[in-house]
Amino acid sequence: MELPPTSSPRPPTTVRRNPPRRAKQTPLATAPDPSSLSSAAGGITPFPPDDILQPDPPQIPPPVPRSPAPKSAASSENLKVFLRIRPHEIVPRPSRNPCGGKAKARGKCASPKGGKNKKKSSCLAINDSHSVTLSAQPSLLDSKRTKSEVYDGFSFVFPQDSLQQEVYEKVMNPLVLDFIEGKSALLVAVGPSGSGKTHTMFGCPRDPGMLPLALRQIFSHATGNGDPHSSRSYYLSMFEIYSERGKGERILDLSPNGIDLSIQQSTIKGLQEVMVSSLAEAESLVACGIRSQYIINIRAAHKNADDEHRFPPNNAVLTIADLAGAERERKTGNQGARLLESNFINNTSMVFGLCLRSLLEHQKNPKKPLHKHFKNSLLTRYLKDYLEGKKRMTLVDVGKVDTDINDENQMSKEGAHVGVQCNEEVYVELQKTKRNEEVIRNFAKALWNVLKQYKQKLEDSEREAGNLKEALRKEMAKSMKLNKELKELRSSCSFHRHPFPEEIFSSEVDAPYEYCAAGLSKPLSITDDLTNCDAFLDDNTTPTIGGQIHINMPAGVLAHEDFTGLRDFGLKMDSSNSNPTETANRDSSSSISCSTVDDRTIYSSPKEMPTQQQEDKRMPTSDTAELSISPGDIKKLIYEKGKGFQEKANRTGDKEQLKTIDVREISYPEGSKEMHSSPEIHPQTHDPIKEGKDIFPSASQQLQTSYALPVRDMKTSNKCQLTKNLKEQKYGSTSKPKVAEKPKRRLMPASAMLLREFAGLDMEINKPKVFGNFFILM
Ligand SMILES: Nc1ncnc2c1ncn2[C@@H]1O[C@H](COP(=O)(O)OP(=O)(O)OP(=O)(O)O)[C@@H](O)[C@H]1O
Repeated sequence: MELPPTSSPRPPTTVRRNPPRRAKQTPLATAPDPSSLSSAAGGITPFPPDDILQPDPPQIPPPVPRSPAPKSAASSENLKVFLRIRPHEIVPRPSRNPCGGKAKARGKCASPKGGKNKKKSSCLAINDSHSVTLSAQPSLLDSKRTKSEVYDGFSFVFPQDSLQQEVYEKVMNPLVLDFIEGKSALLVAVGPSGSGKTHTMFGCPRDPGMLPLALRQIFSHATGNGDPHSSRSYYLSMFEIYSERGKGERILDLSPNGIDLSIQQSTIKGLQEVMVSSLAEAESLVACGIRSQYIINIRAAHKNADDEHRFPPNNAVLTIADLAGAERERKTGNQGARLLESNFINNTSMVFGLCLRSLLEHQKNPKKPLHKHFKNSLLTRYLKDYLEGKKRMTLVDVGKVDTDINDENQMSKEGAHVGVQCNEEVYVELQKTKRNEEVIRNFAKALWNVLKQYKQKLEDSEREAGNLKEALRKEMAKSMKLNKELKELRSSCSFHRHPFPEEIFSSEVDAPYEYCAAGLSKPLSITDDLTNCDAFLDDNTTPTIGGQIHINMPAGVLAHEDFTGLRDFGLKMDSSNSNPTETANRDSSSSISCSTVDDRTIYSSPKEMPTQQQEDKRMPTSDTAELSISPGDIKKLIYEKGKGFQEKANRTGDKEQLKTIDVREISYPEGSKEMHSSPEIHPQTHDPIKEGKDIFPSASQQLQTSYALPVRDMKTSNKCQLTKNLKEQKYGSTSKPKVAEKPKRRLMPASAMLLREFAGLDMEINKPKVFGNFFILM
C-alpha cells in the first residue's frame, strides 16, 4: 500500500485490547414490542422483526480457499502476497543455502518435528508464477479426506531454490525505495512454524534476509553527498507481542534495556526509538532484539529543522514483522505455559489471516466492506493502517511443503496456506458472533428508523400546536381590541339609550335594520353626529320611506356646538323639552333610557324597562316634530307648537319658504293625566285630528292599536301596511322584551296624519310616539 508522504509528525503507535468476551444481552430481550410500537403511532413503520432476526448469516470466508486476484491488477495492488516455498529438504549446500540448518531463535515455539523414519515428499506443485496446486500424496489419494486444491492469485511464487537476493528484489526492494521516497511500508512474514519466515526475513550473516538487505540499501542512500537522503536520521524501534501464560497480550520493548510497555487507551507508551547512524549500528541493534513475533520500525526524519523546508517532509516508517508460526498442538506436544503461548500464537495468526483475507477481498471489490476482525488482536490493531490499506503492505507467505505422508491433515492444512490455521471451533464461534452482530446491527437500524419517524411526528405536532397557539393569541388580541373599541364607543356614545349591538342581538332585535334603515352603520354619537346625519340625509343613501329612527339625546347633546350643523339639514330641536329635569319629572325616573324603533321600544337593559305605569306616563312632550317623507327628495315637515307643521325645503339648498300647515285643530296633551284619560282611538274609524282629540294616545292605547299607513309620499302613493300587536310582542309581561319579528317601517302616525292633511291623501293616523327629547323620521 502506498501513501503520499505525510507532513504530520509520526503518529503514536496505537493498539487495542481484545474486547471483553462477556456475553451481551440479546437485543430481543430489550427490544420493544413491535406491535405496540406500530399501533402506538399511526404512520410509523412497524418494526421489521423478520429483517432483524433472519439476516443472511455473514459469510465468513472459509479458511482454506483463497479468492484469486486478477493477474493483470497485481502490479497495481497495494496489498501483495508472495509465496515462498521452503526447500523440501534442508541440506547444507554452501552455494544455495549458506545458512544451512540454523538454530532457532530464542523464544520461538518448537517447530514440528517429523519422525526420522517418516518418508517425506513434496505435495506442492507450482502451476505458474501466481498459483500452486496442493495435492495429496499418492498414498492418500484413496482417502476421502484428501483432495487437491489450487491456490491462485499470488503476486509471485518463489520456488524452493529461490535465493534471498531474488526474493529481496521482488519483495523488499520496492518497499525500501518507497520508504526512501517518503512512503511508509510494511513487510510481514506469516506461515506455519518452521516454514522459513525467520530465514527469509533475517537470514544469516552469510545469507542475509530482507531486513539486513534493506538496512544496507537505506544506509547506502544516506551516505551520498548532496543527496537529500544524506541529511536524514533514522530511528529504530523494536517490540514483541507475546502472551504470558495465556493471560492477555503484552508488549516488550526489544531495545537495549527495554521493559514491558504499558498500553494506555490503546496506545503503546514508552517505546524507545534508537537513532542509528550507520548500518553496523542498525544490524547490531536488530541482532540483539530478535524475538519471536517481533516488529521492527525504521523511521526516517530530517537531521535539521531547516531541511524540513529544503526537502520534502519525511516521516515514513518501514515496518518489518516476523510473526510466530502457527503450530499444531498434536504435533508439538506442547503443554502448560508453552501450550498457552502456542494457542495465543495460533489465535493471533488466525485473526491476522482473516484480516488479510478481508483486505484481499476488499482490494478486489472496494464496495465490499472490511470485516471487523481488527479488534480481536493487538497485533492486528497495531497493523491496522496497513491491514486497512492505508499503507503499503507486502506479505511474505512462506510455505512449508514438507509433508509427512503419515499425516494427511498436515497436507491439507499447512503447506501453501496463507499461514492462517483456523481451527473449526473458533470458526464456528466466529460465525455465531458475526450473526449476533448482524442481528444487533439490523435491530439498531430498525430502531433508528422508528425513532426518526417518531421524531418527525413529534416535530409536526409541535409545529401544529404552535400554529394553533399563535392563532389563539391573535384571536384573543382581536377580541381584546374589539372589547376596547366597544368600551370606547359606549363611553363616547351620547345616545346611550340606544341598545348596543350586543344588547340588540341579545334581545333578538334586528339591529342592522334599525341602523340601516337610517343609512347608519352604528348609533349616533356626539362626535359622529354630523357625519352620521350626513349619511342620513344624503340623497345617495336612499332611505326607505317609512323607516324611522328615534334618537334619544341627552340634554347635553343639544348644547353641543357640533349639533348646530344638524340645523342646516332642517332638523328641529326641541330645546324646551331637553331639560333633563323636566324629563326626569315626566318619567319619574331619569335613569330610564329607551329608544324606539318603529312602534317598539327597546330598552337598554331589563332593569331599566319601565313599569306599565311609568310607560303610561311617558308623554310625547316634544312640541316639535320633524318628518321626512321622501328619500329622493327629502322633505321635512316641521311642527311647531302653535305654528303647526311646515314643509321645509330639501337640503339641496332650495330657497323655498316653509309652507305653514294649519294644524290648529290638533290638540296637544299637556300632561300625563290627559294622556291617561284620553279615550281609546280606533284608527280605522276615528279621525282624532278631525275630532279634535288627542293624537298621542297613551302607551296602553298604542298596544292595542293597529295602524295602516301609506309609506310612500305623494309621488309613489304606495302603501305599506304595518300591523302590530305590541302587547303580545313587547309588554305582555314584565320580563325582558322580545322582538319576534323584524320591525316594519312606517311613518309615525302623527306625521302621517299631518301628511294626509297636507297632501289630501287618505291616511289613518293613530299613534304618534315620541319618547325622547328629539327624534328624526324618515
Ligand atoms: N529457503 C530456505 N532455504 C534454506 N533453508 C531454509 C529455508 N527456509 C527455511 N530454512 C531453514 O529451515 C529452518 C526453519 O526455518 P525458520 O526458523 O526460518 O522457520 P520459521 O518459520 O521462522 O519457524 P518459526 O515460526 O518456528 O520461527 C531453518 O533452519 C532454516 O535455515
